[in-house]
Amino acid sequence: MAKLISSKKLIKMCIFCSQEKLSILFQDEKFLLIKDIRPATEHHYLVIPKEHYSNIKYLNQQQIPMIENMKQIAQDFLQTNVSDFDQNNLRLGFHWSPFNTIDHLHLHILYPYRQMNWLQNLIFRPNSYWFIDVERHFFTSLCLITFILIVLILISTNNFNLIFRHQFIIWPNPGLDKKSVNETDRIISNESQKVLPHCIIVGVRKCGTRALLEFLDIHPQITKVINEIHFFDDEKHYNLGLEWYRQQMPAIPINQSNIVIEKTPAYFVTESVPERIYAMNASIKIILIVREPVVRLISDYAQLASNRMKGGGGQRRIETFEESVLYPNGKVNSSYKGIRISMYAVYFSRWIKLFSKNQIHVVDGDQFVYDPLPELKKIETFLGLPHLIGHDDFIYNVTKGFYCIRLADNQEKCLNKNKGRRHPDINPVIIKRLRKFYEPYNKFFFSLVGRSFNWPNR
Ligand SMILES: Nc1ncnc2c1ncn2[C@@H]1O[C@H](COP(=O)(O)OS(=O)(=O)O)[C@@H](OP(=O)(O)O)[C@H]1O
Repeated sequence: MAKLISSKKLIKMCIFCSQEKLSILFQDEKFLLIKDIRPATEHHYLVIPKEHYSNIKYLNQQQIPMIENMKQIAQDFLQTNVSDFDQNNLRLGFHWSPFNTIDHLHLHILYPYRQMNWLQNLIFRPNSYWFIDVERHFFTSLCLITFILIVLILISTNNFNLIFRHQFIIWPNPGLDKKSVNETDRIISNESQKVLPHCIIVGVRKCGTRALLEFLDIHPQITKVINEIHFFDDEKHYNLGLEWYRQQMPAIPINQSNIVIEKTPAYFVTESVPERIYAMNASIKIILIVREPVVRLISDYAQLASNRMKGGGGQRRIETFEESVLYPNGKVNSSYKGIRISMYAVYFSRWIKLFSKNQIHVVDGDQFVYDPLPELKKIETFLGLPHLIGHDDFIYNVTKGFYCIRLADNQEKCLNKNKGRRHPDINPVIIKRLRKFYEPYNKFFFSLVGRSFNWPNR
């Protein structure tokens, strides 16, 4: 007779439960994140719940929020640790029992999946017959039964086990196969739903939009949209319709009044966007974060230069800051995009034509770097939320020169390497010229916002 092993003993034998010999890259109260011991691509990690769940096959509707949490941890980890993270190169999935090597639930993170060879691609192949779209179908029992039947048939076929040792359930990348969605998909389980955002951080690029979103997400009643969706500024996305946009939103609990916040800094400067957002929801809340225009400009330049260097820069030499922002005659080049984006008044006037001033909250991005809490408290008030973000939620990282989020066990979560880049040293004469150039635009902006900022004129 086969020897019966008690479930307690099984858990003791489970290396994910014991956590021995695991080199943990991230953990919170409920989950661990480790590197896969046989990486299929550069970033191949596993998100593992600390509580023992044998595998995805045995989960039910109650575990949807847990799966959503695991997905979010994966996204957050990559956002934080991979510079220029590209959502479209991410694949997430689970082994389907009996093809799992360790019988403790673990979500595979594969990034960039386009780096995988043909065999790995075959093993982790999405949209194959073993594909299950978790968000829309996985938890319907009908689909489960169908899937189990398919798996059973496949097991009985030759060499299946050898070729497909890993069976995957893949989440689709945003933007794919989501053209038409029924209203019935709004409620994705008894407990969670996807809704259009209540608030959008519209910009300004390089003024701290990511840090602002991450810090706001600390609030238990705020849910961030992890990626920049570029719905209103990108025709390709906009043509997919509002239902597509809603599908890009995170699932939130049905019975709680969570505020969903999206951020896409390109919205601020794209002409068609204010009208489009207004058409979606005329009473939506808008957040804008601004920094001293020259600081923003330098940050913008540093990013462009770094991207060009990474891309090899082609045959062309990368223009210096001075060459980019000034004409050879020394005049400010106001057709340079970086220069234009810092002319906040030009763009802001489009927004206030449609939205009332009490719908738009402007954050002082320089103050926010220096001390984020007071700016966050103002936003809590603006959103009508209780003040639940506090000093203890942050740790100042001296090396980075920025505040980071304090996690459980006093660990910190800072933004990734592409935030807080070294800025080039700029000739003070050029800085002075630029500040003078921006002076009238700043004054105009202050008059539109109804407050001034501590930005030097020279
Ligand atoms: N806490 C914290 N950690 C790291 N970085 C912080 C933080 N608060 C503000 N900032 C500033 O945010 C700048 C990047 O702005 P964005 O996130 O808006 O950039 S982007 O437009 O999304 O690319 C980034 O600009 P650079 O310093 O030029 O990289 C930072 O100055």
